[in-house]
Amino acid sequence: MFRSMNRILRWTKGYHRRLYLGSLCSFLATWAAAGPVMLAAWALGLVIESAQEGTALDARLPWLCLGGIILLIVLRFVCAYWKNRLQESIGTERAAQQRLELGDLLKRVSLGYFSKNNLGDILAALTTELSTLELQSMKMVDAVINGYLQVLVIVLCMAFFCPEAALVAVVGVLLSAFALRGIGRQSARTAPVGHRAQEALSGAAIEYIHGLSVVKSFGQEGVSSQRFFEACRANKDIRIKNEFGFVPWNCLHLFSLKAAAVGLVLTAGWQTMNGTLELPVLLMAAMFSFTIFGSVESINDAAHILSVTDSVLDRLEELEGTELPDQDGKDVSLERYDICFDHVSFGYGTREVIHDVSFQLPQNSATAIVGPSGSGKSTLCALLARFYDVDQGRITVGGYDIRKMTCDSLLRNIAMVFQNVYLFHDTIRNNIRFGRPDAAEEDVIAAAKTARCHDFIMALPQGYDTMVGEGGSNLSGGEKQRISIARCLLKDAPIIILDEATASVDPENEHEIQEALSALVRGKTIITIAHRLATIQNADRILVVEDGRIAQHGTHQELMSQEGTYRNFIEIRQRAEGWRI
Ligand SMILES: Nc1ncnc2c1ncn2[C@@H]1O[C@H](COP(=O)(O)OP(=O)(O)OP(=O)(O)O)[C@@H](O)[C@H]1O
Repeated sequence: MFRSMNRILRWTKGYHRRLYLGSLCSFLATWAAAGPVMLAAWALGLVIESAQEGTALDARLPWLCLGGIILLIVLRFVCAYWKNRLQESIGTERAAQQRLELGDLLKRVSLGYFSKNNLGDILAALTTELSTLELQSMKMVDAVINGYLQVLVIVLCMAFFCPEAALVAVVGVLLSAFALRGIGRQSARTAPVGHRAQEALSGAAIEYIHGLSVVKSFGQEGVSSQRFFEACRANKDIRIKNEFGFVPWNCLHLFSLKAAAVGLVLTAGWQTMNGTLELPVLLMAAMFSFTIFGSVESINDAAHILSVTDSVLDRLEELEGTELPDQDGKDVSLERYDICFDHVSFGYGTREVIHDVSFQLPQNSATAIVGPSGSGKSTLCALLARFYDVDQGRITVGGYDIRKMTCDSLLRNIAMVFQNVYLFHDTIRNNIRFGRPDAAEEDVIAAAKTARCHDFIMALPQGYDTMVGEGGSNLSGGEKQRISIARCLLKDAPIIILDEATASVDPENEHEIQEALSALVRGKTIITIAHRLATIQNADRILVVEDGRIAQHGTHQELMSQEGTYRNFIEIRQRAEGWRI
């Protein structure tokens, strides 16, 4: 348990001053809460004693008690207020900071990371798991630090007045510590199982929600929701089983604390009957021990949760330790934008899909990449943007090996238009501004006009302030494409990677998109995964990719004058299956 506490303290590094001051306030607040009862018990003891001895009570006693009680109540509220002010928000502030750090890290990891790791695991780490730390860490720190401090103080006080009672209390505390150790061990065993179940549930929920449209269109609710419902059931079963494992230890812990309090009072009472302890001290000790031992019971929850937070911290450390492809990269300002693939090979996992590919693309040239589905066109573009690193060979831009650059400094020079456009759940203005966050309003509108989306945006009831549904769900495919082109226009990067839409858009939209694209690519180095014959024919050079290799390259005329796959492809393109034009 103390190891877990230590880890939480390391996690909150930078907040320790507030944390310890908060703990001090919490300690004082607990004593101030116990104080009035103690004072009343002390006064009662004096009244009983004076009645037994037949002596008159000091007339100042009731006023003294009343003043003391009011003072303690005020002190309690002041301390509780400052404890909350100083300590409560530390978890929230630290979790928010870590979410930002992890968000930044995820932006920099290679895309292969997301193939290897379940999206549900990452989502759970960023949301529910960090929330556990956010909500519980400070409560746990307070319960453990404050709880043990209170017990220590009461045992020391009792040792002064009545060592036998203190000894009984120590035995009870040791027994409760043994039970806590059991709770900690049980929790360490069950927390990772609980986490895995939670992650599986998050993954299943994401898949279930993403797949709902397919599920509905195929009318297969029963089959496809099975994984989600099974994950829900498994999660419930695991949590119930985990909870049952704690029951004996919880009972032992609570019993030992109660027994310590009762034992302390009985021993002190016995001493009073023997005449070795004064009655007011006995009454004070009785009131006091029940209040303090009662407040220590929450350590029980701490022991449960600390192992859970331990497992969360393991997961977060694992995420933070993720290798970044560009951690040794330099921030480079390129002066030229010619591209060279030099004997590049690459595989997803162990399966090589790009085999010893070499080609050069001069600055400001337009290159069309064509080839059958699955031949490696998108992979070549992903390698250029450093979504993945090559396994062999090298890719240079402006003569600079891209592995020696930071991803940010490389991607500053590249704008990409994908077939499947992703728009954020934000206003249209901010979605366009994503290309250049500091762009002025006039620049946003100018880019929208050039990308042929200004008119349809202005026709929307809230214009540029219209909220886009998640992923762009409330816009048509053509509208989303044009907004993404406006985004790239605003970025004004010297290299453009373009995946031409294969989905049939209506002729008017197609025309608008082509006009927007012509404005985007003017004077740039362009690589297009080309599907339209016009794009292919107008390109300065064509790369024909087949099975992860460059089968042919040249201009349309050169390639048409040769025997080969390209000419066959063009001639039979209407009938050829698997080819994209
Ligand atoms: N993330 C991935 N993990 C594993 N294999 C992948 C991944 N992405 C693509 N592949 C495989 O790599 C090969 C090349 O895929 P790629 O997407 O580059 O082809 P493509 O020519 O762009 O296809 P299309 O025209 O259909 O988009 C394919 O065999 C594909 O199955």
